[in-house]
Amino acid sequence: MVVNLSEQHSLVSNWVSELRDIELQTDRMRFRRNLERIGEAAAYEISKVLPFVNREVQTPLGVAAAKVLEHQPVLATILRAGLPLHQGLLNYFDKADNAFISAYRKHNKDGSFDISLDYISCPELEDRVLIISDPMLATGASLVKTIQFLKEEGHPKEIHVVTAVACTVGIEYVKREDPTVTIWCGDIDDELTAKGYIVPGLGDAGDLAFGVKIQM
Ligand SMILES: O=P(O)(O)OC[C@H]1O[C@H](OP(=O)(O)OP(=O)(O)O)[C@H](O)[C@@H]1O
Ligand SMILES: O=c1cc[nH]c(=O)[nH]1
Ligand SMILES: [Mg+2]
Repeated sequence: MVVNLSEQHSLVSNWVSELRDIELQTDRMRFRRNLERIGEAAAYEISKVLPFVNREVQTPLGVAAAKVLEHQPVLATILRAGLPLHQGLLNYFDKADNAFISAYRKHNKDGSFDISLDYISCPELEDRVLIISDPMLATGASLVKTIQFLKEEGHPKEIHVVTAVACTVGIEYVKREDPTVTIWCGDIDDELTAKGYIVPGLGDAGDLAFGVKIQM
């Protein structure tokens, strides 16, 4: 299932439009904060489809019937652009366990690239809700490799993916890899450049959040 969070004219479309705006992009703090806000809104939306249990809460004046989240999810993110989006999810799922994955494009001489996974830190995943965040879902190669790796580490009960901008090609690739994944995106674009950048997209999310990196 794919949920486009901009479809309902929510504040998410406002924040995505700011992320895309070349003039506002000079303000790195706003760029990171907008990613974080999208993470927060996505956490709120995802919470609506997670199981809750009934509890009684003692207040100073009596006992209130309450519904509380049954289990905290595992929040996984792909370095480095995923960090602000991840922080937004963690602001709301504040007791979650966390996983960090570094995935990057390793370019071959013929212009093609493979995704290399280096640093990985992962909690127990067995039978847990897994939410993977990365602001850009372009070809889908980084995300599919990450999903494949995490599934080798354990068997999550369900997988959610949170992105700011997703390309239709990447969405289809993830759906082919695992049709049970739910993708929550800030917006969806249809085009990809030959180098795998989303058009109109927003540019390089990692560079815009943290500065241009030298090519390794
Ligand atoms: O769908 P794909 O074609 O795999 O592209 C998307 C990936 O590209 C970006 O990361 P990038 O490699 O630029 O690293 P960065 O976060 O360090 O900037 C983005 O954050 C995704 O991880
Ligand atoms: O458009 C894109 C594609 C991959 N990574 C980005 O940061 N932006
Ligand atoms: Mg980048």
